[in-house]
Amino acid sequence: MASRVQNPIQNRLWLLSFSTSSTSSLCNSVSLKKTRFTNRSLFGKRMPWSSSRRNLYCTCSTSRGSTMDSNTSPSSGRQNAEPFVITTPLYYVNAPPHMGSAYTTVAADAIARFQRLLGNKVVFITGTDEHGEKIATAAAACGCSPAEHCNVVSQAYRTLWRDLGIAYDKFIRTTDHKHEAIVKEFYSKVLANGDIYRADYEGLYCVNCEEYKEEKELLDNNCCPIHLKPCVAKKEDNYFFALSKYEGFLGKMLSENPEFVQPSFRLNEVQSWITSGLRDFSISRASVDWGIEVPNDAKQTIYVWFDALVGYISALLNDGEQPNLQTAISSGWPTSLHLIGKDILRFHAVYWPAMLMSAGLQLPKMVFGHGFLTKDGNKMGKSLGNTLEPTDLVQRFGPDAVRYFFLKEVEFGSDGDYSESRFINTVNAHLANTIGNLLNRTLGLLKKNCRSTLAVDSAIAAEGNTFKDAVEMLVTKAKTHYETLALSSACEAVLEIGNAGNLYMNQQAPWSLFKQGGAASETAAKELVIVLEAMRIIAIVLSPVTPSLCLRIYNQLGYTEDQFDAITWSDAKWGGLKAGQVMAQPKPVFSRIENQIEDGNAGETVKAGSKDKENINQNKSAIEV
Ligand SMILES: Nc1ncnc2c1ncn2[C@@H]1O[C@H](COP(=O)(O)OP(=O)(O)OP(=O)(O)O)[C@@H](O)[C@H]1O
Ligand SMILES: [Zn+2]
Repeated sequence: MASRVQNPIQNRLWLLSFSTSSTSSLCNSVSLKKTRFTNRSLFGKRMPWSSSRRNLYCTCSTSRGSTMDSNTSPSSGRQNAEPFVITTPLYYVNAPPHMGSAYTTVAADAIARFQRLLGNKVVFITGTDEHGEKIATAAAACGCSPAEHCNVVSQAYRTLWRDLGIAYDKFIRTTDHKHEAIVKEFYSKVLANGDIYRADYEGLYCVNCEEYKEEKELLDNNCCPIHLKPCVAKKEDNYFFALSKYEGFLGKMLSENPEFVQPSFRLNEVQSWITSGLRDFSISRASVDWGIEVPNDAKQTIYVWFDALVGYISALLNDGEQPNLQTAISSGWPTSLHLIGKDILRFHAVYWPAMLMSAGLQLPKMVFGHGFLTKDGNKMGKSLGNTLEPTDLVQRFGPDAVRYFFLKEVEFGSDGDYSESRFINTVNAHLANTIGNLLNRTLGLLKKNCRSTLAVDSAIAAEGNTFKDAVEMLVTKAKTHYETLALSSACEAVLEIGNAGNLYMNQQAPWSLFKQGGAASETAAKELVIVLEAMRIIAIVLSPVTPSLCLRIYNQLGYTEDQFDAITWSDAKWGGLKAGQVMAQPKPVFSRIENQIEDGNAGETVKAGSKDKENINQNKSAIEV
């Protein structure tokens, strides 16, 4: 399986759970209760989950008393224990991962890490989507069985996640037995709700999207606008899901809960799909063997999208638990955030909510569709084969550089083109220069003049200090940006701390104060503490984005890995460094990357903005002191 975004400053969230038929085993009536809660945070712990919310919920006793509903009932009292559940798409194993798949996962990891810093319980779900025609074809092409093919490619995803420092909690494979059981149960609920029927269908099909397309969506020669390949005419006798029945519910849900689709500029697109009329879609395939059998019809397999979306639920099962919906759902459904690319927005913002309504389950709280990494303006993707190899980038430049570049340089929600020279210029200017060098030269001065030991508490050193005020303001800014998923702006706020720190060093010039001796030396020692305290704060605030770099900074400041692992957002408050703390031997935390590519060479476009060049120049002068 496999979208785009603006700052989703979300003041209101509603949770919805639907059922529309008397045949559902979960509920048999719908009622609308309106309550509302407000908070400036999107998902943070400080959101008053227990306060009012708009809840379209079942009134039957079975469902009201069930675990499924206890999570969202305004009176359940469980709200504070609700985990923050974030998902990436379950990636399709027709080919190994590429930088696009890594992009979503790195962003999800940064958001999950930020939520953990806030002290929230997080369930971070990722995984692989392993059924369908494309997988069978890819396996046949390499002369192995579909299962063997899936094992190899799924493992490649896990290896890449390890190399990129992705700290996921659950990895679901749609070929897991537990998933199969959950899909069948889900299908049966939708069937029992009267939403599945059998019919012939004839239409234009994009094998790469695994989706029937309408002619009006297609380019010349019936080409898919994403995959740029012609769609094929296909006719099948299939089972259909009655999506059209949910048109009114979906439209109402979105108008009452517009924050469901993020970034907000994507909402119109989703609404126009709905207002232009939703067609029932086929949820089984007669011609595809590699899939989960339709209950009571061994001749058909369940459509890969119907199967894969349910993976977000089966992923919640803990090891050894009975694979049933009720158990899975009690471990964290509904998700707080489905993070996806804009290519699969329709599946997540239209099909999936309708399927959940039909099965009587609550809807996710938000779907965020980010932009595309592009190559020459086209979406980088497995099907087009124009991908960027993340393993190669990680091996050459390390995980921090890769994570930082894509989160800082591509505004979250918009498309972004990659260029190696821009990559190198950015990470050198920001990570090696602005942050790494500031730390290194401050520690060098401390070693030379203070035996690497802090002379005074950072809180005392910075009394009435305007640089400290600036740092505090930037930390607050960064927090707001993380909360609103403006990941690039969060990085920018951290970078501003680094820039302000370099400026402060240059203005205070502690190296000349040390030369003067006496009281001037004491002032110099105090200034070093101030800059190092800013570095400590950078290590915390940037840790969701560049965790291993931030650990190295923390180690340089004399802390252990355990101490780093125990940090929370509240540690970013000024005043952590105390008199007597001994720093480590100064060692660069981020090595400059030598630019092997000449500007304009090898088709590379140099896109280092003038701001980056300013940073380089500004910090160069600082280093030379
Ligand atoms: N170019 C890209 N930019 C950003 N994210 C991407 C990109 N390509 C894939 N993704 C992420 O992976 C998801 C798609 O997963 P999928 O496994 O279908 O890979 P794909 O490379 O897009 O495949 P295909 O090219 O066959 O459509 C997207 O929704 C998004 O989360
Ligand atoms: Zn397509």
